Amino acid sequence: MSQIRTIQTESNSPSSSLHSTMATSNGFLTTPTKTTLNDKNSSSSVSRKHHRFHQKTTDSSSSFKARFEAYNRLQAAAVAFGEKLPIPEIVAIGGQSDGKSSLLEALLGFRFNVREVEMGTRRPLILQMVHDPTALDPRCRFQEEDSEEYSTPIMSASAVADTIKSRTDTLLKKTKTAVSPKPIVMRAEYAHCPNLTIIDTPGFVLKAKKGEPESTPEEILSMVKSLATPPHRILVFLQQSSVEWCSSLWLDSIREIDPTFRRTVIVVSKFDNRLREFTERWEVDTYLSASGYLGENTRPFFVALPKDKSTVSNEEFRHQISQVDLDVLHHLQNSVKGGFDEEKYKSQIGFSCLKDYLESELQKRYKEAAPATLALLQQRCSEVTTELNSMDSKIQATSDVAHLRRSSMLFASSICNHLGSLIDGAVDPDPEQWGKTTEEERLESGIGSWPGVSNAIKPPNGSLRLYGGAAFERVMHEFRCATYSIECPPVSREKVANIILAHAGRGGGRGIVEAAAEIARAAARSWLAPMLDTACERLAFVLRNLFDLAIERNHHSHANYAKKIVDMEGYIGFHAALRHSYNSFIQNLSKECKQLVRHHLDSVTSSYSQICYETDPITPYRYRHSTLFLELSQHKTKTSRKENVPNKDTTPGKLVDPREAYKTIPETPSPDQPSDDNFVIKKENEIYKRPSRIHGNNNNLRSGCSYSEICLSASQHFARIREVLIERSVTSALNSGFLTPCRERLMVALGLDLFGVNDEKFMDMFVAPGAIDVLQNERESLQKRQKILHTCLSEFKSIATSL
Ligand SMILES: Nc1nc2c(ncn2[C@@H]2O[C@H](COP(=O)(O)OP(=O)(O)OP(=O)(O)O)[C@@H](O)[C@H]2O)c(=O)[nH]1
Repeated sequence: MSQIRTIQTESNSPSSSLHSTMATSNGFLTTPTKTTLNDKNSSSSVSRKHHRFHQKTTDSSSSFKARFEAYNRLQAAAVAFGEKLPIPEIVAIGGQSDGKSSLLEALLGFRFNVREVEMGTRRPLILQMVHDPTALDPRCRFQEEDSEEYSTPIMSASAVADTIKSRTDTLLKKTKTAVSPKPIVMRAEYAHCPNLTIIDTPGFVLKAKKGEPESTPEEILSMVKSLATPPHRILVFLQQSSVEWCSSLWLDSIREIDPTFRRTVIVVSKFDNRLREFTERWEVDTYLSASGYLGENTRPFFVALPKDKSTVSNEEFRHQISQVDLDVLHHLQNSVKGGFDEEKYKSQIGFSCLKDYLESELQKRYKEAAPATLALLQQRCSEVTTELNSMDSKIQATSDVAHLRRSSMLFASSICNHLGSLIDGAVDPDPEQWGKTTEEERLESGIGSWPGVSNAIKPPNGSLRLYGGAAFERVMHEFRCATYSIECPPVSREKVANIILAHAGRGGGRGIVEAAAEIARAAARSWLAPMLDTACERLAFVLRNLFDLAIERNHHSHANYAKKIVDMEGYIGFHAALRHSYNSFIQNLSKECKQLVRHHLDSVTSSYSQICYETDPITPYRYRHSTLFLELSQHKTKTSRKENVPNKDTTPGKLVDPREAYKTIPETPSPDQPSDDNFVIKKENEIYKRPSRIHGNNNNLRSGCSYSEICLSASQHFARIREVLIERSVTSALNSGFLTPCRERLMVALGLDLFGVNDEKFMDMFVAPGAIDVLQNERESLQKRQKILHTCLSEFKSIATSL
């Protein structure tokens, strides 16, 4: 059984056991900075008792050392690999200027915070002290601000102070605050320091300094509380000796964190400032007992440190520390009448007692924490092993062509299925997040408004976020609205005259009907062709967007249902190739569709086309479709209520009787009427037997073909061409040109692109430059982590056996 346990059985209260442990620790905690103070008093009964134990506990002390080193290594690993392990640590807490930083320096055995102007601690400083007998001069390294790496050692104390100051200044400037919870991490290796991790915190203040935000005191308080809350941390609470416990400003805050002071060590600092007030023994003893303010079992330490701030050597600094300890004791023993109750209080007086206590307390905590640490280590080890195995298979998979072909085909096929579902209508992923309004589609596609249409086209449901098949259908509708919103543009008198006269000149000209038809054809070609192109591009945009959604759906089903779906995560080259192939597929479809619908346009505007002379009524689009394309969005504004609602005024676009439309063209008497009206009319009647939609006008024409009548006729032809084009061919051509191939040809197209290549070319998708190196590096660092964790684990296993 270890010495600590033996002592503990002699004591009832945990706190007094800790103090006894501290007193006994001299025999086995041989930190080189130990003062000779306790050796000098080896005649005391406590020390004699310890001496008897000394032989017996040689083995225990070596196991303490082993435990210490095991934790030390674990701590290094935890810091280096960002492992969150509840390793026992010490947090120094207290009011401003109560001496926290000075205590840290004394523990470290050298002064590192020497500055001309005291700034006060503004960021927590995690000080990892590593006892290294080979480091005769202190080696201080700072952990880089946002990395696990440590800087090269800084040897000079002023450089250490400057680093702390500049890091503090830089961060506070950035955060524009007076304090920051982001710690500075400093690792100090030194032959004269113990193995200890201690966190220095900003001192509590009552009021913000001038120029600092008002909230600074609360910020410091809450930051320190959060640093002190983890139960594996020991709190060292400092309060100056000049302050009475009854008027302590911060004791209640400490009680909030640790109500029974179970893990709190109370330190009365600057004890030298109080000494002169004692003349009688009872005064000292009353003071040292803390007058019961801290409870029966909590007994503070009384510490004084050198106040001389002149630059001295590190050795001299340590000597001064020991000397102050001796002076304090000497004063209490000789300058106070009757001395003081040494049996009761001596073990609490002086820095060296505190230091020994902290070391032994930490040892004790290490020991207590060992089983939990061991369990955690076992868990972390097996986790890291699993990570390493999966990394190994990832690396192996990068060179296994057959495996890669199989999994990438499965992936591509899964993406195609998702694309199909999205086209057929799906609600996953969330349309509100992934869908787009018509306006967003227009803006993001960069295609802009419909060519030749000045009014904004607002299709039903334009404000809803749609994707896939629904968005496709909405664009189709928008396209129809756009085409119906244009009219046959007015044609100049010169143009009309040029056509009619040319026909007349050729002898047996084709008449005004043919002239009007030609004007309408030309107008349809020049106005509808760009709109058809735009429709194809807008539809292609809707389909191109589906790729990300399909990936998301695939990922989602992967995560949600834990199905064996291949994710191909990390294969950036393959993902890029798949996306490129899909985009090219859609691009080609768009190109093909453009050609196809252009062909339809050519056909309806051909001079061989009978369309202009057909009498079959074409059910206007608005009547055929208006009830099918439901308006589902909520209309709030007057304008939106009107958005292409299938009524007489607006739907679709502006479908009006061409004759009415024509009324908008100002009718002026034609000064350029063909001189031989009868010729034209006669010729027309003679040559053209075709039924004409403008027969009703023939009487007018007969009586005189005016410019306005030709325009009217052209406008009728234009409307006819447009309706035939949209209703009979383009709608179905776009549907079958885009959607059918997406359902039926996509997988084959992707397959040919990605897999119909030789192995060497195929593997190009999987050997992105540096990708394997990244995997290898990750593997190496995992291996390192595994090795260190395993070493820690076996160390802790052997420690466990000696507990
Ligand atoms: N007389 C005397 N002065 C001390 C003692 N310990 C520290 N001081 C002085 O008290 C002042 C404040 O000490 P620090 O260690 O900076 O106090 P702190 O708690 O770290 O201060 P903040 O970080 O600002 O909260 C310094 O000028 C020290 O030299 C001591 O034991 N006796």
